[in-house]
Amino acid sequence: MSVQFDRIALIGIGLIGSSLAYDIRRLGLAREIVVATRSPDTLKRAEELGLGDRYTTSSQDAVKDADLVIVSVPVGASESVAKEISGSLKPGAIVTDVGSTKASVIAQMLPHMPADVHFIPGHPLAGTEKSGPDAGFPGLFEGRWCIFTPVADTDETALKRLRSFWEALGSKVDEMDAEHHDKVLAIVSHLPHIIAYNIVGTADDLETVTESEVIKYSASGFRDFTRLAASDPTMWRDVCLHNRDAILEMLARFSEDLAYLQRAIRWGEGDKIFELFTRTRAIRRSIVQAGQDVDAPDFGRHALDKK
Ligand SMILES: NC(=O)C1=CN([C@@H]2O[C@H](COP(=O)(O)OP(=O)(O)OC[C@H]3O[C@@H](n4cnc5c(N)ncnc54)[C@H](O)[C@@H]3O)[C@@H](O)[C@H]2O)C=CC1
Ligand SMILES: O=C(O)C(=O)Cc1ccc(O)cc1
Repeated sequence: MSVQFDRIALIGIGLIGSSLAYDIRRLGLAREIVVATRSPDTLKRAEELGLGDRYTTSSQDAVKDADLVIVSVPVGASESVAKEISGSLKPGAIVTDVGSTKASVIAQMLPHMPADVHFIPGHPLAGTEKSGPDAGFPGLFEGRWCIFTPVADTDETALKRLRSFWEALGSKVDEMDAEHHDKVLAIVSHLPHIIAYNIVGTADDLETVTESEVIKYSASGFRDFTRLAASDPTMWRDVCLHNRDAILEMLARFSEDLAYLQRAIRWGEGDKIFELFTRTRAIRRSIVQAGQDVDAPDFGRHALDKK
């Protein structure tokens, strides 16, 4: 793989930033990697892990002369980062992000982007419940989708360059508008996390079930929920607050469907219960038949493939 960018600035060096750093280095995609993050402790850890070539707590310094800037911070921090870097960006630079919500990130960042830089919002559908620079690993993006949600009049050459970058990481790239992205992700990613946080919270609140029993007898279904519910609280608080409308819409539909199931259970309507469970089982079977690895954290593909 040849060098695609002279200097790449990584703003935020948690799970996603550090995974990008490993792959950029491994694949030789940049001549120089500059790592920036707010917290000196995190920066020190990134340096110990050897994630970059230069390290700074100043995003402004990091983006100077960078051809590609990748912002990997909780979505609620997007505006403050955009404000910080806007005066120091190199003309012609590509600025992208990896945030799990897109309309809000665009609203926060676009107004601060100078006219001579190419701002292309993005979202890799790849991750885990872990966070921080120690959580990253090479190959995270291999075989995963990365969704771009370009704004009006995006330069085609810049778009192609960013697409080649993600393809070099092994990702498949798709494009859609930000509102559509936020709706799809609300159902395939945000709602499952909210449900997981909620069910684990409910189990924790149960007075009749001691904590040790929850741990001792937890079946694999409950354990799957605890993995999601162990995800980073800052990141997921921000997702909830910054994809509010789509999440509330999906939660309303979910609650209606849950009430239907609750009623069927109350009235012993086995046929209704059976019909629902048969329909949902077929969905998983069709994912498996399509050759997709359903056990990997790869929640997005099915819904997106149907688009
Ligand atoms: N965790 C996951 O599985 C995935 C996360 N994302 C998105 O990627 C972004 C980053 O997530 P992770 O890497 O998982 O989070 P993380 O918590 O592991 O890392 C976040 C990083 O941002 C830094 N940071 C926070 N506020 C900052 C600020 N104002 N200025 C500079 N640095 C700041 C933190 O010090 C840390 O280095 C989020 O927007 C998230 O929605 C996207 C796909 C998957
Ligand atoms: O760990 C999991 O199962 C995930 O769902 C990871 C994840 C979290 C947030 C994203 O925006 C994309 C991927």
